[in-house]
Amino acid sequence: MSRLAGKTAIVTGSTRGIGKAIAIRYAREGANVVVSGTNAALCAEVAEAIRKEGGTALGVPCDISELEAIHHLYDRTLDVFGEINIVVNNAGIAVFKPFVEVDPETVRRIWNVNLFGTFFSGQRAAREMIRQGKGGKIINMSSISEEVGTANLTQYATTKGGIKIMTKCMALELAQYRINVNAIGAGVIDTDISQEEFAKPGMREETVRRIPWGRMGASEDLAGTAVFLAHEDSDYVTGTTVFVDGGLIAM
Ligand SMILES: NC(=O)C1=CN([C@@H]2O[C@H](COP(=O)(O)OP(=O)(O)OC[C@H]3O[C@@H](n4cnc5c(N)ncnc54)[C@H](O)[C@@H]3O)[C@@H](O)[C@H]2O)C=CC1
Ligand SMILES: C[C@H](O)[C@@H]1OC(=O)[C@H](O)[C@@H]1O
Repeated sequence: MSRLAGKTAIVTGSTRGIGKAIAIRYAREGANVVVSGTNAALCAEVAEAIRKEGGTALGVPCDISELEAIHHLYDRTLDVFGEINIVVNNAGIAVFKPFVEVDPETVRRIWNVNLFGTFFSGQRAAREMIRQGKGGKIINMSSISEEVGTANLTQYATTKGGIKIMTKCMALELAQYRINVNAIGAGVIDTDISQEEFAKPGMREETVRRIPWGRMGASEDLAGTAVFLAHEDSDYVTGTTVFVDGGLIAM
């Protein structure tokens, strides 16, 4: 299938986990994909793996919490592919800590990556898409945490609540340019982000027990929704969150 043929997509935080699965799937759907993350070697490695299976990919390291790095990511993408049509603001970090213990530096770091990074990557994406005059797709990675509280994740859930309203405000302003802005609300996905937490006795079993679908999500479970939100099939969908969570939010 090549539902994204002729499109260029930036996926932030795509050296592993959910972002990597989306980058690989986008390339299989024919998009030129920019693989990005803080580790330059991993960016090159994932891009090379995509090229090996016949896709088109470029690795560009970028710490999304740094404005200059964001601009470098977009400049490099434009140099190589000439256009930006799809941006997935996926890069994110989490630290599990009780609200009464978490320190300011940790909170600042999480907010800088998850909120500042999503905000200013989205801003540059919007500016380029407006300049190009062909519309575009911006997809922000959110979570069930934008909707439900989770103990020990206040510092993180706050960012997903912020991304929820950021997505709505952006969608309102950018609809006139035919730029769709949506979020994906991921449930509990089995990636590195929470392995430390799931290593605690009984935690994994207890988490799975609460998920109606009976298992945690895999990164690949997010890819189909990411394709839909990047494709013209979703042209009348904007300002909303699509939950991919095995039914967790329904509880
Ligand atoms: N795994 C889960 O259960 C859920 C994850 N999410 C969200 O999905 C997104 C991806 O998370 P996962 O794949 O699970 O985690 P992960 O830890 O496997 O991947 C995170 C990615 O973000 C990149 N990253 C981290 N800091 C960065 C920075 N400063 N600049 C650029 N890239 C940076 C990492 O290099 C990595 O590629 C995050 O936004 C996370 O909040 C949302 C809901 C559930
Ligand atoms: C980091 C958590 O394990 C993960 O992140 C989320 O957004 C989900 O709520 C999961 O709990």
